[in-house]
Amino acid sequence: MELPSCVREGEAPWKKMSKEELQTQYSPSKWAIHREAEETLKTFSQIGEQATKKARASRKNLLGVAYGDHEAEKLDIYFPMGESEVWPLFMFIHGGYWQSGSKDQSAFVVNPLTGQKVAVVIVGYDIAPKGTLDLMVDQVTRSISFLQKQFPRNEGIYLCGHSAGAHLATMMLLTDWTKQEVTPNLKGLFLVSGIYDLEPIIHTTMNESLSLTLEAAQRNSPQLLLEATQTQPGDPAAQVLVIVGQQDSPEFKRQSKNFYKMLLQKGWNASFEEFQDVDHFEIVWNLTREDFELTQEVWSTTDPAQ
Ligand SMILES: N[C@@H](CC(=O)c1ccccc1NC=O)C(=O)O
Repeated sequence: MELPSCVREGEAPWKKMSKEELQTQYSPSKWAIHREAEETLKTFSQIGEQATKKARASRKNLLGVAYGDHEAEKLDIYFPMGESEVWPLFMFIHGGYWQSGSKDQSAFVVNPLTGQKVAVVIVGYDIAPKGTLDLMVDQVTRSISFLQKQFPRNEGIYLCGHSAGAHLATMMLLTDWTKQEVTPNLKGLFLVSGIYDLEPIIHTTMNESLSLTLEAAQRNSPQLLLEATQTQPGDPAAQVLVIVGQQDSPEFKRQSKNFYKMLLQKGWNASFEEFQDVDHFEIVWNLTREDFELTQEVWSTTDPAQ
Protein backbone atom coordinates (compact mmCIF):
# COMPACT_ATOMS: atom_id res chain seq x y z
CA MET A 1 0.00 0.00 0.00
CA GLU A 2 1.36 3.44 -0.92
CA LEU A 3 1.98 6.04 1.80
CA PRO A 4 -0.49 8.98 1.81
CA SER A 5 0.51 11.54 -0.87
CA CYS A 6 1.07 14.18 1.86
CA VAL A 7 3.93 12.00 3.12
CA ARG A 8 5.24 11.02 -0.36
CA GLU A 9 6.09 14.61 -1.36
CA GLY A 10 9.33 16.13 -0.11
CA GLU A 11 12.93 15.22 -0.75
CA ALA A 12 13.69 12.46 1.80
CA PRO A 13 13.82 9.12 -0.10
CA TRP A 14 11.77 7.34 2.57
CA LYS A 15 8.80 9.60 1.68
CA LYS A 16 8.58 7.95 -1.73
CA MET A 17 8.62 4.40 -0.33
CA SER A 18 5.63 2.13 0.08
CA LYS A 19 4.68 1.15 3.64
CA GLU A 20 6.10 -2.31 3.00
CA GLU A 21 9.46 -1.00 1.76
CA LEU A 22 9.70 1.40 4.68
CA GLN A 23 8.97 -1.43 7.12
CA THR A 24 11.73 -3.53 5.53
CA GLN A 25 14.23 -0.66 5.54
CA TYR A 26 13.65 -0.18 9.28
CA SER A 27 13.82 -3.91 10.12
CA PRO A 28 17.60 -4.40 10.41
CA SER A 29 17.32 -8.16 10.91
CA LYS A 30 15.99 -8.49 7.36
CA TRP A 31 19.35 -7.20 6.02
CA ALA A 32 21.52 -9.80 7.79
CA ILE A 33 23.44 -11.95 5.29
CA HIS A 34 25.19 -14.44 7.57
CA ARG A 35 21.98 -15.91 8.99
CA GLU A 36 18.20 -15.57 8.68
CA ALA A 37 16.43 -12.67 10.42
CA GLU A 38 14.89 -14.74 13.22
CA GLU A 39 18.19 -16.53 13.93
CA THR A 40 19.99 -13.16 13.93
CA LEU A 41 17.68 -11.75 16.62
CA LYS A 42 17.88 -14.96 18.67
CA THR A 43 21.70 -15.03 18.44
CA PHE A 44 21.88 -11.34 19.45
CA SER A 45 19.87 -12.00 22.60
CA GLN A 46 21.84 -15.17 23.43
CA ILE A 47 25.26 -13.47 23.05
CA GLY A 48 24.04 -10.50 25.12
CA GLU A 49 22.82 -12.79 27.91
CA GLN A 50 26.03 -14.86 27.86
CA ALA A 51 28.28 -11.75 27.90
CA THR A 52 26.30 -10.31 30.82
CA LYS A 53 26.47 -13.58 32.77
CA LYS A 54 30.24 -13.76 32.13
CA ALA A 55 30.78 -10.09 33.15
CA ARG A 56 28.81 -10.55 36.38
CA ALA A 57 30.82 -13.66 37.22
CA SER A 58 34.25 -12.29 36.37
CA ARG A 59 34.33 -8.55 37.04
CA LYS A 60 33.97 -6.53 40.26
CA ASN A 61 30.56 -4.90 39.89
CA LEU A 62 27.65 -3.02 41.44
CA LEU A 63 24.34 -4.17 39.97
CA GLY A 64 21.00 -2.39 40.02
CA VAL A 65 22.35 0.95 41.28
CA ALA A 66 19.36 3.34 41.43
CA TYR A 67 19.83 6.68 39.66
CA GLY A 68 16.16 7.62 40.15
CA ASP A 69 12.90 6.48 41.73
CA HIS A 70 11.40 4.46 38.87
CA GLU A 71 11.86 0.69 39.01
CA ALA A 72 13.71 0.82 35.65
CA GLU A 73 16.01 3.71 36.69
CA LYS A 74 18.93 1.47 37.55
CA LEU A 75 22.37 0.92 36.11
CA ASP A 76 25.05 -1.73 36.40
CA ILE A 77 28.65 -0.65 36.99
CA TYR A 78 31.53 -2.98 36.08
CA PHE A 79 34.90 -1.94 37.49
CA PRO A 80 38.29 -2.27 35.76
CA MET A 81 40.92 -4.69 36.92
CA GLY A 82 43.69 -3.11 39.00
CA GLU A 83 43.85 -0.82 42.03
CA SER A 84 43.31 2.58 40.39
CA GLU A 85 40.41 4.66 41.71
CA VAL A 86 40.36 6.89 38.64
CA TRP A 87 39.30 5.68 35.21
CA PRO A 88 37.29 6.64 32.11
CA LEU A 89 33.58 5.75 32.34
CA PHE A 90 32.06 4.06 29.28
CA MET A 91 28.25 3.94 29.26
CA PHE A 92 26.47 1.54 26.89
CA ILE A 93 22.85 2.36 25.97
CA HIS A 94 21.03 -0.64 24.48
CA GLY A 95 18.81 -0.61 21.42
CA GLY A 96 15.56 -2.40 20.61
CA TYR A 97 13.49 0.41 19.10
CA TRP A 98 12.90 1.92 22.55
CA GLN A 99 10.60 -1.07 23.27
CA SER A 100 12.79 -4.15 23.77
CA GLY A 101 16.15 -5.11 25.27
CA SER A 102 17.46 -4.40 28.77
CA LYS A 103 20.64 -3.74 30.72
CA ASP A 104 20.55 -7.40 31.77
CA GLN A 105 21.39 -8.65 28.26
CA SER A 106 23.67 -5.82 27.04
CA ALA A 107 27.08 -6.21 28.72
CA PHE A 108 28.77 -7.10 25.40
CA VAL A 109 31.78 -4.79 25.83
CA VAL A 110 32.35 -5.20 29.59
CA ASN A 111 35.09 -7.82 29.69
CA PRO A 112 37.30 -6.36 26.92
CA LEU A 113 37.05 -2.78 28.26
CA THR A 114 37.37 -3.47 32.01
CA GLY A 115 40.49 -5.46 31.13
CA GLN A 116 41.89 -2.17 29.83
CA LYS A 117 41.27 0.04 32.88
CA VAL A 118 37.88 1.40 31.72
CA ALA A 119 34.81 1.25 33.97
CA VAL A 120 31.70 0.19 32.05
CA VAL A 121 28.14 1.24 32.88
CA ILE A 122 25.10 -0.46 31.34
CA VAL A 123 22.10 1.80 31.84
CA GLY A 124 18.46 0.74 32.17
CA TYR A 125 15.49 2.86 31.15
CA ASP A 126 11.70 2.51 30.83
CA ILE A 127 11.02 0.99 27.39
CA ALA A 128 7.70 1.54 25.60
CA PRO A 129 4.80 1.28 26.11
CA LYS A 130 5.52 2.14 29.79
CA GLY A 131 8.19 4.66 28.83
CA THR A 132 7.78 7.53 26.37
CA LEU A 133 10.68 8.89 24.34
CA ASP A 134 10.63 12.07 26.43
CA LEU A 135 10.92 9.98 29.60
CA MET A 136 13.75 7.82 28.18
CA VAL A 137 15.74 10.92 27.17
CA ASP A 138 15.20 12.36 30.66
CA GLN A 139 16.25 9.05 32.28
CA VAL A 140 19.50 8.78 30.30
CA THR A 141 20.21 12.44 31.09
CA ARG A 142 19.74 11.82 34.81
CA SER A 143 21.81 8.62 34.72
CA ILE A 144 24.78 10.57 33.31
CA SER A 145 24.41 13.34 35.92
CA PHE A 146 24.32 10.61 38.57
CA LEU A 147 27.58 9.09 37.28
CA GLN A 148 29.31 12.47 37.20
CA LYS A 149 28.29 13.10 40.82
CA GLN A 150 29.31 9.60 41.97
CA PHE A 151 32.65 9.65 40.13
CA PRO A 152 33.71 13.34 39.88
CA ARG A 153 37.38 12.37 39.26
CA ASN A 154 36.51 10.31 36.16
CA GLU A 155 38.89 10.47 33.23
CA GLY A 156 36.06 11.22 30.83
CA ILE A 157 32.54 9.91 30.22
CA TYR A 158 32.04 8.14 26.90
CA LEU A 159 28.59 7.18 25.62
CA CYS A 160 28.04 4.26 23.25
CA GLY A 161 24.52 3.75 21.95
CA HIS A 162 23.27 1.02 19.64
CA SER A 163 20.42 1.77 17.22
CA ALA A 164 17.66 3.34 19.36
CA GLY A 165 20.32 3.61 22.08
CA ALA A 166 22.44 5.70 19.69
CA HIS A 167 19.46 8.04 19.38
CA LEU A 168 19.31 8.40 23.18
CA ALA A 169 23.08 8.98 23.36
CA THR A 170 22.84 11.63 20.65
CA MET A 171 20.11 13.50 22.53
CA MET A 172 22.73 14.03 25.26
CA LEU A 173 24.70 16.24 22.83
CA LEU A 174 21.66 18.52 22.72
CA THR A 175 20.92 18.52 26.45
CA ASP A 176 21.11 21.84 28.32
CA TRP A 177 23.28 20.62 31.18
CA THR A 178 22.90 23.96 33.02
CA LYS A 179 19.45 22.62 34.03
CA GLN A 180 21.10 19.62 35.67
CA GLU A 181 22.98 19.69 38.98
CA VAL A 182 26.29 18.92 37.27
CA THR A 183 27.79 19.13 33.80
CA PRO A 184 29.26 15.75 32.86
CA ASN A 185 32.83 15.35 31.59
CA LEU A 186 31.54 14.07 28.22
CA LYS A 187 34.57 13.28 26.08
CA GLY A 188 33.22 11.05 23.37
CA LEU A 189 30.25 9.35 21.74
CA PHE A 190 30.14 6.14 19.71
CA LEU A 191 26.88 6.15 17.74
CA VAL A 192 26.39 2.64 16.36
CA SER A 193 23.76 2.15 13.63
CA GLY A 194 21.67 4.98 15.04
CA ILE A 195 18.37 6.62 14.16
CA TYR A 196 18.47 10.44 14.00
CA ASP A 197 15.26 11.37 12.11
CA LEU A 198 12.38 9.60 13.81
CA GLU A 199 9.62 10.65 11.36
CA PRO A 200 9.85 7.50 9.18
CA ILE A 201 9.33 5.33 12.29
CA ILE A 202 5.79 6.76 12.63
CA HIS A 203 4.86 4.88 9.43
CA THR A 204 6.13 1.47 10.62
CA THR A 205 4.75 -1.16 13.00
CA MET A 206 7.41 -0.08 15.53
CA ASN A 207 5.12 2.87 16.30
CA GLU A 208 2.32 0.60 17.57
CA SER A 209 4.13 0.46 20.92
CA LEU A 210 5.70 3.94 20.75
CA SER A 211 2.55 5.90 19.69
CA LEU A 212 4.76 8.72 18.41
CA THR A 213 2.92 11.73 17.00
CA LEU A 214 4.62 13.74 14.23
CA GLU A 215 5.28 16.50 16.78
CA ALA A 216 6.85 14.10 19.32
CA ALA A 217 8.97 12.48 16.59
CA GLN A 218 10.26 15.84 15.39
CA ARG A 219 10.87 17.06 18.97
CA ASN A 220 13.01 13.96 19.54
CA SER A 221 14.88 13.90 16.22
CA PRO A 222 18.53 14.95 16.65
CA GLN A 223 18.80 15.47 12.88
CA LEU A 224 16.10 18.15 12.98
CA LEU A 225 17.14 19.61 16.35
CA LEU A 226 20.78 19.98 15.28
CA GLU A 227 19.71 21.52 11.95
CA ALA A 228 17.66 24.12 13.82
CA THR A 229 20.24 24.98 16.47
CA GLN A 230 22.71 27.84 16.19
CA THR A 231 24.49 27.01 19.45
CA GLN A 232 28.06 25.78 19.24
CA PRO A 233 28.99 22.28 20.52
CA GLY A 234 29.06 22.01 24.31
CA ASP A 235 32.62 20.71 24.03
CA PRO A 236 34.05 21.00 20.51
CA ALA A 237 36.82 18.60 21.54
CA ALA A 238 34.35 15.80 22.32
CA GLN A 239 34.80 13.09 19.70
CA VAL A 240 31.63 11.87 17.96
CA LEU A 241 32.12 8.69 15.95
CA VAL A 242 29.14 7.87 13.70
CA ILE A 243 29.25 4.18 12.83
CA VAL A 244 27.29 1.83 10.59
CA GLY A 245 27.67 -1.78 9.49
CA GLN A 246 28.18 -2.60 5.82
CA GLN A 247 25.04 -4.78 6.06
CA ASP A 248 22.89 -2.09 7.68
CA SER A 249 19.92 -1.14 5.49
CA PRO A 250 20.25 1.76 2.99
CA GLU A 251 17.98 3.86 5.20
CA PHE A 252 20.11 3.25 8.32
CA LYS A 253 23.23 4.15 6.31
CA ARG A 254 21.56 7.27 4.86
CA GLN A 255 20.49 8.43 8.32
CA SER A 256 24.01 8.00 9.73
CA LYS A 257 25.71 9.75 6.80
CA ASN A 258 23.25 12.67 6.94
CA PHE A 259 23.71 13.06 10.68
CA TYR A 260 27.51 12.91 10.36
CA LYS A 261 27.39 15.69 7.74
CA MET A 262 25.13 17.79 9.99
CA LEU A 263 27.54 17.33 12.93
CA LEU A 264 30.41 18.60 10.79
CA GLN A 265 28.33 21.57 9.55
CA LYS A 266 27.60 22.52 13.18
CA GLY A 267 31.26 22.40 14.23
CA TRP A 268 31.34 19.03 16.04
CA ASN A 269 34.52 16.90 16.08
CA ALA A 270 32.83 14.10 14.13
CA SER A 271 34.03 11.13 12.10
CA PHE A 272 32.19 8.45 10.13
CA GLU A 273 33.02 4.79 9.75
CA GLU A 274 31.36 1.89 7.92
CA PHE A 275 32.53 -1.43 9.38
CA GLN A 276 32.86 -4.04 6.68
CA ASP A 277 31.09 -7.43 6.60
CA VAL A 278 28.98 -6.82 9.71
CA ASP A 279 25.23 -6.25 10.09
CA HIS A 280 23.20 -4.20 12.59
CA PHE A 281 23.68 -6.82 15.29
CA GLU A 282 27.14 -8.29 14.62
CA ILE A 283 28.64 -4.78 14.95
CA VAL A 284 27.60 -4.86 18.62
CA TRP A 285 28.04 -8.51 19.52
CA ASN A 286 31.58 -8.35 18.11
CA LEU A 287 32.38 -5.93 20.95
CA THR A 288 32.78 -9.05 23.11
CA ARG A 289 36.02 -9.60 21.13
CA GLU A 290 39.24 -7.79 22.01
CA ASP A 291 40.43 -8.12 18.40
CA PHE A 292 37.34 -6.44 16.85
CA GLU A 293 38.40 -3.14 15.30
CA LEU A 294 35.66 -1.17 17.06
CA THR A 295 36.78 -2.56 20.43
CA GLN A 296 40.29 -1.41 19.57
CA GLU A 297 39.01 2.04 18.56
CA VAL A 298 37.14 2.35 21.85
CA TRP A 299 40.33 1.39 23.72
CA SER A 300 42.42 4.00 21.93
CA THR A 301 39.77 6.74 22.22
CA THR A 302 39.19 6.20 25.95
CA ASP A 303 42.92 5.87 26.77
CA PRO A 304 43.69 8.87 29.05
CA ALA A 305 47.29 8.79 27.77
CA GLN A 306 46.23 9.45 24.17
N1 LIG B 1 12.35 -5.63 14.83
C1 LIG B 1 13.73 -5.22 14.57
C2 LIG B 1 14.55 -5.41 15.84
C3 LIG B 1 15.59 -4.33 15.96
O1 LIG B 1 15.64 -3.46 15.11
C4 LIG B 1 16.53 -4.33 17.10
C5 LIG B 1 16.55 -5.42 17.95
C6 LIG B 1 17.47 -5.43 19.01
C7 LIG B 1 18.33 -4.38 19.21
C8 LIG B 1 18.29 -3.27 18.36
C9 LIG B 1 17.35 -3.24 17.31
N2 LIG B 1 17.29 -2.16 16.49
C10 LIG B 1 16.92 -0.91 16.89
O2 LIG B 1 16.90 -0.48 18.02
C11 LIG B 1 14.30 -6.09 13.43
O3 LIG B 1 13.56 -6.94 12.95
O4 LIG B 1 15.44 -5.88 13.02
